[in-house]
Amino acid sequence: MDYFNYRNDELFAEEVPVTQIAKQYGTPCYVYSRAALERRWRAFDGAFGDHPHLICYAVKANSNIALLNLLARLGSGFDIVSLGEMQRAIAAGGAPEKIVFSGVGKREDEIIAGLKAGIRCFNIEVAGELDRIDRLAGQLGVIAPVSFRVNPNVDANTHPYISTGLKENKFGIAFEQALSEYRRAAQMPNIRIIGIDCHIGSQLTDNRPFLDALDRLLELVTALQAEGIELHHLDLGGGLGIRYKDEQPPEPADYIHAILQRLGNSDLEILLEPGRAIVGNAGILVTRIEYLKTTEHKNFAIVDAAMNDLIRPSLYSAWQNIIPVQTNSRADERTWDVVGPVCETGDFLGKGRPLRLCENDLLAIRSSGAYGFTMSSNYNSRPRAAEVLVDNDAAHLIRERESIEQLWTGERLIP
Ligand SMILES: Cc1ncc(COP(=O)(O)O)c(C=O)c1O
Ligand SMILES: N[C@@H](CCCC[NH3+])C(=O)O
Repeated sequence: MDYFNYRNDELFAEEVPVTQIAKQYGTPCYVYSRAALERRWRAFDGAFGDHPHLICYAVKANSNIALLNLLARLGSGFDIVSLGEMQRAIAAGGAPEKIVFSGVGKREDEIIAGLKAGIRCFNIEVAGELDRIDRLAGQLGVIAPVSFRVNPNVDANTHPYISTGLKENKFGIAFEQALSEYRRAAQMPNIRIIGIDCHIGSQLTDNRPFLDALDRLLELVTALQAEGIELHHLDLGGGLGIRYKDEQPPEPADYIHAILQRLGNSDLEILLEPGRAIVGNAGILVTRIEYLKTTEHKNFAIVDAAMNDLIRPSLYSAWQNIIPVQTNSRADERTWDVVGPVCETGDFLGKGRPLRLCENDLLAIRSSGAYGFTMSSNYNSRPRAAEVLVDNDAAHLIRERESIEQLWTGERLIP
């Protein structure tokens, strides 16, 4: 069996039989490592020692039910942003009392489902949401546990599309409004205030913005205490970055120690909502080269994965490492744009990559475990890729490649 050795990768250290997986399940195909996933989750959980905490993995990063199930078995909580994510987390064995519900646009049916399931907390992001939750909880005869997602107005220093904690962003309750919303909530018959929350952005590579946000939240905690409103938890959201190229984000342990230090002797329970930092480097996207096209101006490696499978390069100009699976190529090195078959000039997975390539070779696009499959689409009527989980020597198919028929079932002709 042809093994692909990832030993140089800090997180994907296992030997993964990529060639065999590609043959068996076809390409493009996402491949994840159970060991890497669990190692990262434990790095977060373990760093808290005996300080009360809950790691609520952000389901949006990768919502495959087998992965959620592995995390649920470790005792993970889940951060969800839709009813679909709630159903996935619960179907995967996630405990409702460990689910926090974020998101700026929660619909009535989503709130009702969350209340009926008995989730841990609604992270409220809009004043109107508080009134809606109070009313719906009253109708159901339950008390809704809530926290406010406060927008602390700190610069996360990340890509503008994934920065969420500035006052011009749509997320959270403005810092200046937070106290009055807490006061309003404290008067409501069907609301129980339990926490405070923020999430300032994604792919942060420095502790500083997190600590600035924490300071602002702690200011509010103190102000609330003075008014007799006691909080049980503080949720600092997700956002810790990973290494795609040469970034050097803090390790979870350093990040958490910095948080605990800043907390001093407060016994507030700390919740975190990491997504990318748990699963990002636990996955690769495997693709096959269909054609090599060399022109006077450019060399294109046309592969069978495309922007519909992995949109990060097209959407954020994100750089992800692309490496050949077989390392014994005799081809000359050239500079390649690695592109997909989709009819968009923006359909690329990497540009200007020096590689030795032959048609039919397999390539691995690294760091694809987060926001890879979950952001994929059927654009150009392309079926979604298969997902495979490697657990020691065994490769388990955890989601079949979509069939062409599945792409149009549900559409109806008008008689
Ligand atoms: C509310 C919330 N929590 C958690 C996350 C997870 O972020 P990340 O994958 O960067 O850890 C996100 C996405 O940015 C989010 O919007
Ligand atoms: N999807 C983004 C991150 C957004 C996080 C969602 N709040 C990415 O791939 O980097």
